[in-house]
Amino acid sequence: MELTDILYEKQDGIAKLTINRPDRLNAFRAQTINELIWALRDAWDDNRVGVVVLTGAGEKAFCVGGDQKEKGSEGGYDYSGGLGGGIGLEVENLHQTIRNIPKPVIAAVNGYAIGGGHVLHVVCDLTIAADSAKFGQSGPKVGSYDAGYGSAYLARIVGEKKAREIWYLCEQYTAEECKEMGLVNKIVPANQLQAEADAWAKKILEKSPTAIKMLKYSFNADSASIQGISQLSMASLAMFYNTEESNEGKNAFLEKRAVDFQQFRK
Ligand SMILES: CC(C)(COP(=O)(O)OP(=O)(O)OC[C@H]1O[C@@H](n2cnc3c(N)ncnc32)[C@H](O)[C@@H]1OP(=O)(O)O)[C@@H](O)C(=O)NCCC(=O)NCCSC(=O)CCC(=O)c1ccccc1C(=O)O
Repeated sequence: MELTDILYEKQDGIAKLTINRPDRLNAFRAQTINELIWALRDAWDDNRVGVVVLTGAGEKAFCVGGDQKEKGSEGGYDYSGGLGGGIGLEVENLHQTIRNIPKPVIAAVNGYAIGGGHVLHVVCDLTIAADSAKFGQSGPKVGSYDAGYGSAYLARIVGEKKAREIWYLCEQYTAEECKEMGLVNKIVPANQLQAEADAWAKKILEKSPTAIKMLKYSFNADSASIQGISQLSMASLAMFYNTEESNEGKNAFLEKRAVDFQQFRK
């Protein structure tokens, strides 16, 4: 596959996927998601690979979710294929691939992890963050949501009350705050992030691959029912994206103006 939106390299048992759209703060579009799924499947298929590291290009962002500039006039992302579940993005498939690949996926969060970009690190097995990283959900500000892994699995990690706060208020949290919530495993200075992710990967590579695989499957089993919630969430999102309410959120962001959701509270 010709890669335009991500960088993909494999070295010493580590597959590194870098979302490479820094001019859009590594926001993803349909092509980005498809490339991530392709690279994960390649890493899955390659028996020399034992660990995957997911990160973002540049110093500012890990990923800030769906590319709002790629949304069409009818709300959904600018891709009409059926695999995207109606929203135009195979996000649900991406989440499931991160969970199903029988090798740990480490998120190396180098900056903003916002919206769908935040959900990406949430579904990864481990998160290592730069001390400068910022985390948060933003869907309700821009007429969107991820009510699958983004809410239900997040709540398992940080607890119901905190997960509700994160989604209802859409504020940003520091790496330190996220570590206290159990959402981040380790914080390092930004210039040591990739080396630290590699060091964690190397420690995992010293372990029994079968034991690691079975443990990942076991951890997954307990939250597997969230896949069904995720399907419902994405299917409902496809319908929501076609509403004036959702479009108001997207348009306000793109026009850099205050959003007016009050008109929809009738
Ligand atoms: C990330 C910010 C907080 C950064 O703020 P700041 O440092 O002030 O920089 P800005 O000047 O705002 O941004 C710089 C530059 O980048 C552009 N940009 C930023 N975010 C996006 C984006 N998501 N898409 C496209 N472009 C983006 C911005 O316009 C600027 O460019 P200019 O040319 O200078 O104008 C802040 O930028 C921010 O809040 N961004 C929006 C983040 C966002 O709302 N993301 C989508 C959230 S949707 C969601 O959370 C739930 C849905 C979900 O998870 C999901 C599920 C299934 C499919 C898709 C999604 C999804 O994520 O959409």
